[in-house]
Amino acid sequence: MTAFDRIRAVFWESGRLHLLDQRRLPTVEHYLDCTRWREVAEAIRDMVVRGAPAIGIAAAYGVALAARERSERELAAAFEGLAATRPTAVNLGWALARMRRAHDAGADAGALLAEAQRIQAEDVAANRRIGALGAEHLPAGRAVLTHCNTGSLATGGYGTALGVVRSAYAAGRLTRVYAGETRPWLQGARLTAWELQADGIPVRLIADGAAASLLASGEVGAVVVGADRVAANGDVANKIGTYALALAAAAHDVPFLVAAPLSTLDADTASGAGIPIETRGAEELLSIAGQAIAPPDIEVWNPVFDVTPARLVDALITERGVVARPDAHAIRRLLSAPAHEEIP
Ligand SMILES: CSC[C@@H](O)[C@@H](O)C(=O)COP(=O)(O)O
Repeated sequence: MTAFDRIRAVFWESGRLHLLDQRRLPTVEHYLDCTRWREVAEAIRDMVVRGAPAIGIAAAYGVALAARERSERELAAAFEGLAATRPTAVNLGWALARMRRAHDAGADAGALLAEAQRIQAEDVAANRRIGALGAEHLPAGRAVLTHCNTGSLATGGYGTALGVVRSAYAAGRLTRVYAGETRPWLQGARLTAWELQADGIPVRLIADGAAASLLASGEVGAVVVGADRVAANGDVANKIGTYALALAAAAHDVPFLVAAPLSTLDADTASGAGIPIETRGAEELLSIAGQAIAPPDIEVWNPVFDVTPARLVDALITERGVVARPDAHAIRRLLSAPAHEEIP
């Protein structure tokens, strides 16, 4: 059994939402059970569940939990409270808008639960397609560098950038994966290294500061990352440090690829300048696992996402096709294509 089959970050069972507590990985595999939407909102805010698609899916289940309370006022509070948990990943607003449309069309608690389950199943299917399409775009017989965690833990299952990695490795196209540790929350070290190791995919962990030297070495054939929001002009918001990787990749002629489902595309935000960038607490920089690593009273700036300009993106891999050098025209075309049509 692969890790993809085994890892379930978000799932519904016996009338409860189960969330794998990602704050405790890789040392402890512990699930939080949610029966109220407020618990789900807290779990998203506190990073029990994280990763753009997984946040959207968890929020959709949160709405389904709220609907069980049979109070329109509570449901309205749930829509508002869940939307306010984290600002950058557009999948959150996308999933909530879909749940609202279902509710407005008359869905009861059971039908809203079914809608949340559909959102999750569709995300897994999109990831599988992204993986298959993206694998063909990786130069064969080389390593890839990735950032943050974009795997089963960050999605409905399988993964976006890690979906590409999984598919490419299965097809024999990949020598190994370099995972940047992803300071300060260490998604690369704690989550990506764990997921890939569990799948038997060769993975080497690097400090974020080692990335430029690695790209200069010539071993890496492509950088593959996910996204929290792709603006209408192709600018990409993703985990802090992504922009630096894109700059270093361009300097060394290494293709920089972004893998994301259509639910991550935001036609309503013209460019990266309009994407809200979350900043988190100083404690994330001041300590690791409870151990102080800086003077406690030092001033801190902790933006947890950055924006990579579209001109640095060599390809955007979606379930509807792979777009080279994405721009406003290409994004419009992707979003307006009929669902079944694939962009060549
Ligand atoms: C498929 S996940 C894509 C992104 O959400 C991922 O790269 C990322 O930046 C996650 O950030 P996080 O702060 O861990 O939620």
